[in-house]
Amino acid sequence: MVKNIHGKIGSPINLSEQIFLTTFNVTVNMLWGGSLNGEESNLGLEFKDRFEEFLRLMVEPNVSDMFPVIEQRRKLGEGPKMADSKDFLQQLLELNQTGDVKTSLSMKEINAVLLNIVNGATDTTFTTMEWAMTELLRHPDKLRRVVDELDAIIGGPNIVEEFHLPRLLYLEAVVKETLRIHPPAPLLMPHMPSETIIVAGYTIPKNSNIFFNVWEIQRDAEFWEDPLQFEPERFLNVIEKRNYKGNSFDFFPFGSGRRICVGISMAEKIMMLVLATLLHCFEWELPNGRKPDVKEQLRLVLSKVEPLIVVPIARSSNSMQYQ
Ligand code: HEM
Repeated sequence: MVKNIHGKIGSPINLSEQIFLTTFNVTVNMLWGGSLNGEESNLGLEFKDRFEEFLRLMVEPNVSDMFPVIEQRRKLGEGPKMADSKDFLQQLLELNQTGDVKTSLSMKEINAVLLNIVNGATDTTFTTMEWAMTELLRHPDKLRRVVDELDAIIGGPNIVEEFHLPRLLYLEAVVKETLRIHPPAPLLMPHMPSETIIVAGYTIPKNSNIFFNVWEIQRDAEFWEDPLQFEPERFLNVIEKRNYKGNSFDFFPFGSGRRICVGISMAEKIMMLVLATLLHCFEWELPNGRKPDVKEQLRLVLSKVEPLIVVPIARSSNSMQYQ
């Protein structure tokens, strides 16, 4: 990502696409290894377009059509077993061949699981980073505070590494504030009680569809002072109380309880690493000095209507930092 952006210093780039490709690569790398670079990266963007189209048409896609690796691996699995490197895809394919009705998975189910994870992991994480960059570019004082923190903790010529992340407290507050104002899943996922229950005096009939409007709750003036203001400082002294565990019902962008998001720690790390890298390596200028807008649209996730177009400027004269 850094090398790619560095090649375009001084010209407007679509930062949304760059962040999307990075998130997409991390996700598919976790599932079956490999990532898309250079011209291949168009496949990632094509996946994004196709998935958006799928949401519009609600037809059944076959992920194998987009990722031939799934079919290739399945065929490989029919021959001798792959001894080393069992990644997530390999584990699923082995479940396809157990022959045990209770534990085996059909290829259709494997495709569905992979599509769910690629999309659930990529879109949410990418959208949050796009919103965080948008809010920081709209609030230069907050942006300066993040950059000062990065300079103090990482240091000019160094690259951002995972061990730096727990010390980037202001950046963590920025990510939380972004998830408060722009939760990617504003209604979480629908839940359904298996029995009729009474909650706070309200009867919830068995099998009803329940949505939690976390978008509204996280903007409620009863819990938040100046709720529409982007104010990361509000998280600084309450980092433990306002965490992602879903035990505080004024802030739960990842859900709560048994079905809480399983990807929290991965999402947290990717978002912190990518944002820290983008802001440590580059300064960002707005074409024509125009502030990015905050118009939202709800598809599967709550995303920006307009992509984020910005001009990168190198912060370091050490070209090794961009390799
Ligand atoms: C900013 C990033 C993310 C946000 C805001 C987010 C949010 C959510 C939410 C709201 C739910 C439903 C929880 C509920 O209704 O109780 C969920 C479920 C889920 N998420 Fe995430 N997610 C993110 C990133 C990820 C990542 C990176 C992965 C993959 C590694 C992932 C995998 C999943 C899965 C598999 C479920 C279903 C869990 C279940 O039903 O038991 N998510 N997520």
